[in-house]
Amino acid sequence: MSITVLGAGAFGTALAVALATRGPVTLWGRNAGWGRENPRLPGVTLPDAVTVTGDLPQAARADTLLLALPAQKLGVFLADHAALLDGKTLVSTAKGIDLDRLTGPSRLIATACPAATVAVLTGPSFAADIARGLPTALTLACTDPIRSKALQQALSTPVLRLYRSSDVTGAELGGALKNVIAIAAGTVIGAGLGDSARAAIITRGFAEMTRLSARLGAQPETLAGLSGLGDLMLTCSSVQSRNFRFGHAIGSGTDFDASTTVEGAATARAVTRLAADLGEDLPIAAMVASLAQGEVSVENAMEHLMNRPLKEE
Ligand SMILES: NC(=O)C1=CN([C@@H]2O[C@H](COP(=O)(O)OP(=O)(O)OC[C@H]3O[C@@H](n4cnc5c(N)ncnc54)[C@H](OP(=O)(O)O)[C@@H]3O)[C@@H](O)[C@H]2O)C=CC1
Ligand SMILES: O=C(CO)COP(=O)(O)O
Repeated sequence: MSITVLGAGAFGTALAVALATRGPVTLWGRNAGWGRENPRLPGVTLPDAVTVTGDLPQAARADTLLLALPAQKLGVFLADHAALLDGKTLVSTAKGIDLDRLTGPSRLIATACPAATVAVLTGPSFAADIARGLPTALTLACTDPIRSKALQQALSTPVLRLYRSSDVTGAELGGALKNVIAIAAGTVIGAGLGDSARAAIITRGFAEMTRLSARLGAQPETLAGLSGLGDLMLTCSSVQSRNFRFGHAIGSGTDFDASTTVEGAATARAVTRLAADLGEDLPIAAMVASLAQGEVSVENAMEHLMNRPLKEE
């Protein structure tokens, strides 16, 4: 299997470094002139087995392409390059829901590239940890069982352990929705509301994740796995998370670099629209959408959450 990573951000670079322990990997970036250390993943020198290129037609010759682009950028990228990508095995690592099309990466890919085999690679994993070779477990979701096994073998390393799933919808929704809840958790901690409040947000957030995912066709057990609960725990508890830090900045009223990739902000808005279409009540996601757009103060948002009608758990 020949492998190219498309998207030379922090995660694409980390995956290339990890997979280079198994053999040659191509890493494509639209800006690829930074040498052997990517400023998006500082402190990591690329091994010789990684070839960095800005030549997309050449990079896309591999049979397996890992798409490591932010969710809100994926749709346009696929539309622009569908002819190069169709027919390949396309593995998405994006953790978000497209705000314009209200769909996850797998359907974006299948729509743009109908002859492609679609897979999703997701789960609890910070780019810096993967690049350092720290032990990590991920979910590889694909509906084609033969391709799924082949991908699992090809993308696993002694420190990167992949579990297979056929529930692509559940796997990608877990990764997208946990980012929304991580913003809420960061907000609570940034506002000084305490660890008990964070535990409440995580738990009630997980209830929102499972409710919406079930309505969209996911299996509940997928949400309880690495791609859902596992990634929720990681992202809500670590300052390594950009989503958590974004929420923390909202909660503490401090500045945040607007160029940082924060998938949960747009995804919260997408979720709110999806929930309205489905008649689902997702108060934490709605709060995050409002907070991220500066439509409500942290104090009012929390007061609103706490004063909702009392109900069964
Ligand atoms: N970082 C992490 O720890 C993890 C990230 N992920 C997920 O991976 C995805 C990518 O995140 P990450 O790598 O961290 O993000 P980064 O912000 O580090 O990088 C994003 C990359 O996407 C590139 N890009 C943006 N738009 C386009 C486009 N239209 N065409 C080509 N390239 C484009 C950027 O290029 P340029 O540099 O030129 O701007 C940049 O290299 C996200 O969905 C994220 O949730 C998943 C697991 C862990
Ligand atoms: O998805 C991630 C960890 O699994 C990375 O989270 P952030 O995008 O919040 O940094």
